[in-house]
Amino acid sequence: MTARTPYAVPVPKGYRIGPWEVRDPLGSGAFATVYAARRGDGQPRTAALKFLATGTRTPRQLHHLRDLAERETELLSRLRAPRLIRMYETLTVDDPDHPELDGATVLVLERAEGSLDTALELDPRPTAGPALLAQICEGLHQLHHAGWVHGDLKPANVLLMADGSVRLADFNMAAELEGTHAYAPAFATPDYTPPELLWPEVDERGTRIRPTADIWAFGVLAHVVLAGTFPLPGSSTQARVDAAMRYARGTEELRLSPGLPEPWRQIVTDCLSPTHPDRVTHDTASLLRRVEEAAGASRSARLPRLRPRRWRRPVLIAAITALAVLGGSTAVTYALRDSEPPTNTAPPTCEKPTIFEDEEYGRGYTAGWNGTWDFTIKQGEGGSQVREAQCLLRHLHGITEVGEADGIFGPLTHDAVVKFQKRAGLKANGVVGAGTWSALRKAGEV
Ligand SMILES: Nc1ncnc2c1ncn2[C@@H]1O[C@H](COP(=O)(O)OP(=O)(O)OP(=O)(O)O)[C@@H](O)[C@H]1O
Repeated sequence: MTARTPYAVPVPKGYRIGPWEVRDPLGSGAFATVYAARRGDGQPRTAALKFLATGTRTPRQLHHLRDLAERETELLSRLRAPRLIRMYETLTVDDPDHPELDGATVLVLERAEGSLDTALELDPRPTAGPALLAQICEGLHQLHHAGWVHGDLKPANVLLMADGSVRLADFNMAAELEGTHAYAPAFATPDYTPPELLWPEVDERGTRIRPTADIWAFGVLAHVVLAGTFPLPGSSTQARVDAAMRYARGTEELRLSPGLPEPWRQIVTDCLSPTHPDRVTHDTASLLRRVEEAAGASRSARLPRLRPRRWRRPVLIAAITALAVLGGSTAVTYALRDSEPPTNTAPPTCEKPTIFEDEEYGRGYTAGWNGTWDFTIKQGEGGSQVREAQCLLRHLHGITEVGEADGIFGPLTHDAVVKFQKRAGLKANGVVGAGTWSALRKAGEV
């Protein structure tokens, strides 16, 4: 008899798949288990391997699990956006000696330090809630803008990276819009489910969901992050679901926690409008503007890199700390420090990029907005990677034509990138990929 494990897909440590070697589990959901992994071919690169359950029990289960796996791989292979977890490749286990794993789909993902649900259990709770919410909203906007609905937004599906930035993850309930709505297997988590989907109309293609379902979930999540409680009353999920139904019928009022800070009360109230037609005016574009303003526009996406080589390897707390720094508490970074002093204590700014040590790429400049060395960005995109590139162009390389570091990759940024690429002897196509990032970060004495 096999021992029961808390993992949906148990995989032994040291298991090899493609060039990857499985290390410790990072987390598990209902349908998958995610493991740390390193390349077994001597390359230093690390990743997170998400093993999706194979569902060998019944044909119906098999069909359902395949559908979930296809949704996630489809979205991740088609969408690349700064606030969505990045997928490097997919693999299939070919191992008849391990029948429980044979045929499993494995997603090779960029590795996060942890997820928001774990962070929310910390005591004291992270002070960087508003900055987190601004990034989560940015991720949601990137998703909706690309024509997808997440369908399962909740703290466990918000990942925190080592540099403190946020990525949305777990897209097995995601659905691509067909006009005004999409078809999802179900809206997964009752506490984050809008009233209209608690008893939805389901046809042979699944549940009809709209982007406003994610807006509701964002409202719940904002309340949980900022006030520490669910917005609807009840000590059990069922009680809160009943309260949501009464609220939608108009027999119960929404009473937000007094602990919810003032600028957020209206935002949460709007996200929690009881019906889809009430909620539809609050799309992610308008929501993002309001959330960034409430979070403090200049700070919302400001993410100092926390990985100078001589520091103790940060775990989840580092990601939280990075965000706490955004809230103004720079002293807290010292809690992470080894006995040795860090190479650089001054936090980087847009105007004054500083040198940091990246585990994989070595020394390079950062302006504190984003730590990527290879995330491709081009005209039409936005986010913290764009801001990082703009700051480096303007303040490290003196290309003032880039304009303000506003995080929007418009024609000015494009032309500034082309100018930089020509100067650096690179292919001058205006696209910032690995080569351009490296040249942007490796300036002067680095
Ligand atoms: N790229 C990653 N890096 C580090 N940890 C991760 C990563 N992806 C997921 N995890 C961890 O694994 C957990 C489970 O992952 P995920 O939510 O994708 O699984 P799931 O089975 O699809 O979940 P659900 O039950 O919500 O459908 C996450 O909550 C998170 O803690």
